[in-house]
Amino acid sequence: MLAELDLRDNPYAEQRRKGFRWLKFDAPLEEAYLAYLLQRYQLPRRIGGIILTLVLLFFLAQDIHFALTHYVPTLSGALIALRLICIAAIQCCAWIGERQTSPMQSQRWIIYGLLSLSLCTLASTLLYQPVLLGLGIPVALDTNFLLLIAIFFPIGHNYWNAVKLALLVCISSWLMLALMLSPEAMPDFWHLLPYQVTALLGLAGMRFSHDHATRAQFLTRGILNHLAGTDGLTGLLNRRAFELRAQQSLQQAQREHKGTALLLMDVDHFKAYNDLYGHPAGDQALRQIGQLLQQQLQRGTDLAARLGGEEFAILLHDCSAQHAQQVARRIIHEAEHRLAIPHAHSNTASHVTLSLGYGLAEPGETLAELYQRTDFALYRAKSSGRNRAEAATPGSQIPFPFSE
Ligand SMILES: Nc1nc2c(ncn2[C@@H]2O[C@H](COP(=O)(O)OP(=O)(O)OP(=O)(O)O)[C@@H](O)[C@H]2O)c(=O)[nH]1
Repeated sequence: MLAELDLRDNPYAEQRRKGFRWLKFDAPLEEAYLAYLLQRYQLPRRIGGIILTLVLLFFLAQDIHFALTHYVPTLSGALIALRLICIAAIQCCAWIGERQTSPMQSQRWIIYGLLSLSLCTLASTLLYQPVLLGLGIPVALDTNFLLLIAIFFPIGHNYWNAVKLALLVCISSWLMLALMLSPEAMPDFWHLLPYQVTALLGLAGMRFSHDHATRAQFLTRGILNHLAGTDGLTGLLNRRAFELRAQQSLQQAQREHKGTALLLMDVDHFKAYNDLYGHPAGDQALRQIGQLLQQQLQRGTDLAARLGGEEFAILLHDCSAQHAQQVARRIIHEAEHRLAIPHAHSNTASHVTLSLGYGLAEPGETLAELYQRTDFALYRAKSSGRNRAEAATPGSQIPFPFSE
């Protein structure tokens, strides 16, 4: 169903077409996916963090109880210190991670938090091992299971980082135990190892299928959002998406003291064109004009939209008055001479032409105010003969209902 719709220039559709067998998207989309994960799993991540802290506090209480009953000066002090360091490190990483603006950085702090948890757990397992052996308890590897669950828990970090960390934790703990265990304890160790490997593979597999499903869902959402904001005929933004994005772009430009230009265009004598050549030919002409406008965008932040019927708009970010004028004149020229769509019933020219109004935002001006001024310029272009571009002058407005 989605494949039948127009999905030109849609990175989500392109990625879906290419696939993501190794759970990796192309660079800009991967970053957007991480940001989505971090936002979507914010609540589970916080709950996971609280549970983890409670578990560590429980272990801390156990260590204090152990210290009170079988006080071993070096061991008890070291264990309690390790628990405290681990709780502090996790809280610290969570605090810094939450404050990062980039999803890549935020994700890094999740990994640092899990790494400190892994190191402290590994160190405490090693410290406990001689005591447990002394008490006749065989090799204890159960904390590794808990660690693996924490690492693979979907807390918004990249799958492959989770796999690397899990392998690092498992292999280093196995190696250390294999080196420090006495020969009598080795059979127990070999007996427990397959359980660990099975847990590692099982959790990695589950997380893989979860991540795969989340990625597929992310792409579908992206495609649907794109379609909701796209004009079906031309592939440009529709009015709603344009208003939303133009608003954000204007505010950003004003914060950065950069210029923003709005260009409004209307096809001349389009009713006569439809009447003469038919509606499908009219649609084709609108598509060609849409392409022409799209080609005028030089930066990723520039926007082109079909506002409705035969009305189009362009928003140029970080733009000077001179550049806006150049683009406006080029559009008028290219519409008539490059597209050169014959229009035998036009009173203006032998080909389809456009009328255009353009305006540069003034300091503190809202999008609605800029739109009104520019629309007045377009009105002047129409009333003074069509097939021309008129610049909006400051303060020139006609009453026009335009919602912000
Ligand atoms: N083919 C086609 N025509 C459309 C579409 N949307 C609106 N129109 C037509 O665009 C025409 C607009 O006509 P008018 O608003 O009278 O404007 P005009 O004939 O271009 O006259 P001026 O703007 O004054 O030059 C109408 O005939 C609409 O039917 C569309 O999606 N496809």
